[in-house]
Amino acid sequence: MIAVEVDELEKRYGDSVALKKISFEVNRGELFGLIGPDGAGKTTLLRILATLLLADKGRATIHGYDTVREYRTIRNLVGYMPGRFSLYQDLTVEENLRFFATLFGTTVEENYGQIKDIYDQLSPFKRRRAGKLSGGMKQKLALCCALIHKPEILFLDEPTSGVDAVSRKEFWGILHRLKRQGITILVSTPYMDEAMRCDRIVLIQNGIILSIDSPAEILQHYPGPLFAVKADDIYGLLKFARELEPVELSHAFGEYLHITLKDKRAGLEQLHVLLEECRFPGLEIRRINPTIEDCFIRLMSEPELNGNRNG
Ligand SMILES: Nc1ncnc2c1ncn2[C@@H]1O[C@H](COP(=O)(O)OP(=O)(O)OP(=O)(O)O)[C@@H](O)[C@H]1O
Repeated sequence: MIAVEVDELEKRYGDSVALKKISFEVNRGELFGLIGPDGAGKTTLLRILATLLLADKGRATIHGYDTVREYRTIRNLVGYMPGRFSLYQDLTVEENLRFFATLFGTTVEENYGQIKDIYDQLSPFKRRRAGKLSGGMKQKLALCCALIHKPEILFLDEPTSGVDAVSRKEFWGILHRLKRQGITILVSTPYMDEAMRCDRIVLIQNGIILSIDSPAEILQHYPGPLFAVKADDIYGLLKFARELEPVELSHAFGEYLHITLKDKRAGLEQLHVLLEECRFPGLEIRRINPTIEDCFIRLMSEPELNGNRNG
């Protein structure tokens, strides 16, 4: 059963194109990730699905309801947690929650079961103003507010941005528990490592979908061996590698370069021969498994790579 259907959605802001003919489906009960850097179009897409913004072209449905014509029905089905802190900073934790419950014509008491697990951690601070909470606590309160009317679908816009690593991990634990309760979750993130926690993901860049699949499938489709290379002069090495004809892609990844060769049969030995010519001190080369970030960078470079191949 389909929870969300997006069909050739397009959105512009003046001359700037935010979404270019985006199409995909999310199944009911799925934990689905929108993965892309800042400006990719994630917020625009989620706001259209949450019925808060109109697309220029195309259509979207939530449980079969049209986001334009049937927005009222959708608003009761959906819980939306915007990217920027959406709560009332001067209201307490408790007051924020009551306010959001009232908006949906319900009470905290009526739906307490829905948020109990998360709210238990917040209850010692229930009289604290939302503006005085830590990042992780604000995020949990915002999630409680998005859940208080018992939505069947959650749209979460970059819920882990600006949150420490421990709270991020804990937050993903909460999302998995909500998924087990049958809630469909559409979550956006610029953190590529979080992609691995989703059932399926779309990789999105400049309003275009680069790939849609499970993270495991996306990793599996990475073509050819990938190498991690390091040297004392990493920038010199990057410049050198990029000028080598047999090198297909070379990009900086932390203190390493990640390199692929045009010849997919070539292994470590061939790369050693190529790079050792320049005698970079501290040279280290090893074969590695690609991450989602490697897949993303590769997919982004594909038009250029195909151009080179054709040329
Ligand atoms: N109100 C607006 N007016 C003009 N341009 C906008 C507006 N909102 C978004 N954009 C532009 O549309 C594109 C997509 O933005 P969007 O906010 O949807 O991306 P995002 O992936 O959510 O990134 P971010 O994390 O930075 O919000 C960007 O180029 C952005 O600058």
